[in-house]
Amino acid sequence: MDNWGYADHNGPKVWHELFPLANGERQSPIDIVTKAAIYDPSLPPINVDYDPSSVKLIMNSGHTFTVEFDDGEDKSVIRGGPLHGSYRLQQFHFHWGPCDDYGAEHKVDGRDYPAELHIVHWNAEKFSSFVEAAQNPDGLAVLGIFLKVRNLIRIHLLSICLIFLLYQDGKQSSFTNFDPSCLLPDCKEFWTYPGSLTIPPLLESVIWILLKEPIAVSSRQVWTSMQTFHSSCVLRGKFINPLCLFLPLKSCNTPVLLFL
Ligand SMILES: CC#CCOc1ccc(CNS(N)(=O)=O)cc1
Ligand SMILES: [Zn+2]
Repeated sequence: MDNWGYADHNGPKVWHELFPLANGERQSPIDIVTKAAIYDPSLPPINVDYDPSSVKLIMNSGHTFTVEFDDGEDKSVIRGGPLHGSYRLQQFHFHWGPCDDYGAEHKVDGRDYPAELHIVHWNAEKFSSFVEAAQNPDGLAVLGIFLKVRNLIRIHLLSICLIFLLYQDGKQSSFTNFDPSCLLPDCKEFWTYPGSLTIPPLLESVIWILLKEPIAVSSRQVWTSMQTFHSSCVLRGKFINPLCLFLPLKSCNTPVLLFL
């Protein structure tokens, strides 16, 4: 059944009715209590090695937009930190809310971030597919990055893809030459814990690696990376007017005006 959502009738509070794992032992997301975190000096740094040519498409998955990668070979992988061996990049997606006061899935010391990027990988050294890996406690590794808004400019990629969802009545669009490591902060310090997918089927197969430093972008970075994104994402022949990408920062109690 795939009509789960985030409304009162089909949201996280009732997911347990159809997905009993919602009441499992290692469910995500969690609130990271920083004072309870234990430093482990034996953990090596996180190392991502992504091949920009492995990106395939951007799609509207119904609950978010997802950028998918060719995971038929070890073209783009993550290693290090709590991981044993390399995990293969499969996709990335974002979680965001109706405004800039909340929207991320994990919290830090009770603090909400407006959005969260998830870069999803699977253990291709031990398993033969993402679906098989997702059935095992060490099958998946998700790199989580918190997003914060700076000044009056919301993170550009959310705006571009939100507009993509509005324009694209189909389900996907071709997408080439994109390296998601450009979305990572300079500091790769992290928290890690064994958890689950944060959406149904809620499988308890994720090694979470959450970067401590959130990302935010200046308007200069927006324009630079927007040109890269624009050149690789044509929406049915429509190019988005760059000016409409800047969504005014709003608190939750005022409507957001989208200039298309
Ligand atoms: C097995 C399965 C399945 C359905 O596909 C996905 C793929 C990725 C994810 C990752 N979700 S999250 N928010 O935990 O990174 C969830 C479901
Ligand atoms: Zn996610």
